[in-house]
Amino acid sequence: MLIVLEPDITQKQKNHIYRILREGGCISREITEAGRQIIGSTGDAGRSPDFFESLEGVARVVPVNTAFKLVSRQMHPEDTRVQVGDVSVGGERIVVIAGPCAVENRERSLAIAGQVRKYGAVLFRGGAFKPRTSPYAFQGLGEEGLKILAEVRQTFGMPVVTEITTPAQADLVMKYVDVIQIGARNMQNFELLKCVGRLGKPVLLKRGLAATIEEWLMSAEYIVSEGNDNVILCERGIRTFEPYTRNTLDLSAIPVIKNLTHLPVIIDPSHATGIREKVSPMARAAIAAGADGLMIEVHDDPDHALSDGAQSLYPEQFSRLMRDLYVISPVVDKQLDFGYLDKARAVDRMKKAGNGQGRRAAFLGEPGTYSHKACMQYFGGQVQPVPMNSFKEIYETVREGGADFGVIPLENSLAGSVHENYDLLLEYDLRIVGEILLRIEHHLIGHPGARVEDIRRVYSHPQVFQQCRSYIDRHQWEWIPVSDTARAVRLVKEQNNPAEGALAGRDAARIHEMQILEQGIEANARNYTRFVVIAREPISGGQKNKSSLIFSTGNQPGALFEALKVFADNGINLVKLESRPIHGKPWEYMFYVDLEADVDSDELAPVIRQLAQKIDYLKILGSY
Ligand SMILES: O=C(O)C(=O)C[C@]1(C(=O)O)C=C[C@@H](O)C=C1
Repeated sequence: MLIVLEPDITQKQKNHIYRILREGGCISREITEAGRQIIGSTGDAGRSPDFFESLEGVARVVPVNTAFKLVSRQMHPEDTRVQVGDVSVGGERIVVIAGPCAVENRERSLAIAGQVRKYGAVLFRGGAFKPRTSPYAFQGLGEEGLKILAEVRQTFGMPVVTEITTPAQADLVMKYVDVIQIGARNMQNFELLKCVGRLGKPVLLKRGLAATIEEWLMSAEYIVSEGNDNVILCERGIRTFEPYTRNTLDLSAIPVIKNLTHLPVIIDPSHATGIREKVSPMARAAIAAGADGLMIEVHDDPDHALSDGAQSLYPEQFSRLMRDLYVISPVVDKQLDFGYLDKARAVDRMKKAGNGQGRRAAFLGEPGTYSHKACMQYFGGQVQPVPMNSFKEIYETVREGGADFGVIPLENSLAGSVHENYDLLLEYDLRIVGEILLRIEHHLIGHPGARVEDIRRVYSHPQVFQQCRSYIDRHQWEWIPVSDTARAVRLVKEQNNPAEGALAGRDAARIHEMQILEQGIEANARNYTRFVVIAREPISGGQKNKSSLIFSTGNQPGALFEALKVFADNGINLVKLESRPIHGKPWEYMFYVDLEADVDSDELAPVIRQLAQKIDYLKILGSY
């Protein structure tokens, strides 16, 4: 049952409600959803909904009609994010857990961890207590294995995941690991579930070999009802009659789970298929189906692995898979961030150096814009997004120290470059420190119940009109440009006229409780915007593969050719070349170049010196 409270409820009125629930044997939690205070309760204390609705300070009561309560989506409509060190499971970024099935020895574990970390895994897995079908098979290294896991965490800054098989191991796993796994065979070991519920550490709960989704969620309920909300569900295949794979991976569980519960869900394609070559296709499909992450077995010598070698990927296969996931993720509104851990650490270091306040990132418009989404996807929850009215204000605020970062769109795959930002990059002395690609899906948004035929006037950002040109050309609408898409939706809402609509993203519609009247109205579904992150200083640490520069040349034949030849002679690949007019010098241009190299590295220093000799002006925007 959900008891939605009045905004002005007093503490005394709240205490009264809690007392009735407690005396009736209910477990209760206070939740804040969309600014409303709600008491979620596992029972009704023998009273009717009308009884609770008649209490002072109660707005309304919503019954929760599933067997599982605390884990149900009704109880908690927003997604839960399980925080594991710097990693947030269930957020905007895909979380990949990788490592061998079992911790075999120190050297091998460190070697595999180094590889999977390099290719983008953010958590390391490895079993120290192995529940094996045969009592004669390798049973794991026990505490020695846990110590190796702790060393991996220390060496690579990766949190570690391992399985617990009995409450007797609780003290040991608490000492050494970050996420406690409950294996498929123990999904209904209720004493173990209660034990990890009390430990408070994040729990990765695998689905049992023959468990229904409801049984699985009831097991999660055991953990949450002990006070531990940090549960990650993991589908790992179920027993069916099909012998071609070890188990049958139930990918349809992902959308079902997403609907039923607020808990994050990840997929283990290694145990599900049991066969190396089937792992990557299933992993790609899992991300496309909306999973929050993956748990993948990787081994550098799988033929000699002490456990489950046949399903372990070689590190190079894992690397290729991660590149595929990087491409797939934006299609389903997520990101695979190769710099996840390094970035988190670098931003964290900055925080300590500052005035003790959290870091802030300026973005265009109000919450719900694409720029806001880019900001959230780039930083996760680590940075507070700060809304701005214009691109210039973003640069100004970052320069003056009002924000540590700015997130700005630079180019769109349908409408081309955002020229204002190219000019501002030249004008302000700021650095590009990162980039992020977002798939942009526009919708026609109107009042609930409005119809497309009723629309006469549409509001949006000018870039969006360009990206939806073919759609809006089919309608006789008046177009009103506004500073950002979320503002467009807000204006339409405030004006309360069903003949008005906005072109914007799903987040803006959700925030303002408006309706999507037509989905996906951009001219081409392959609509991507590239955003860059700007800061006053470069951020240190992590791999940097790309750089941006601005230069100008003299106005003589071959000048641009001579400059570009420096890159060609040194085998450096250019990925973008753009020219912008120099203000006050008609028909003279600045060239903006993106290259696949780190211009701040020692190897690039001589190349930059050669370039400087061929050009009149050079500004290094940054490497990232
Ligand atoms: O108005 C927004 O939502 C923005 O974030 C701005 C903006 C842009 O300026 O290009 C960002 C990305 C999209 O391509 C469309 C609009």
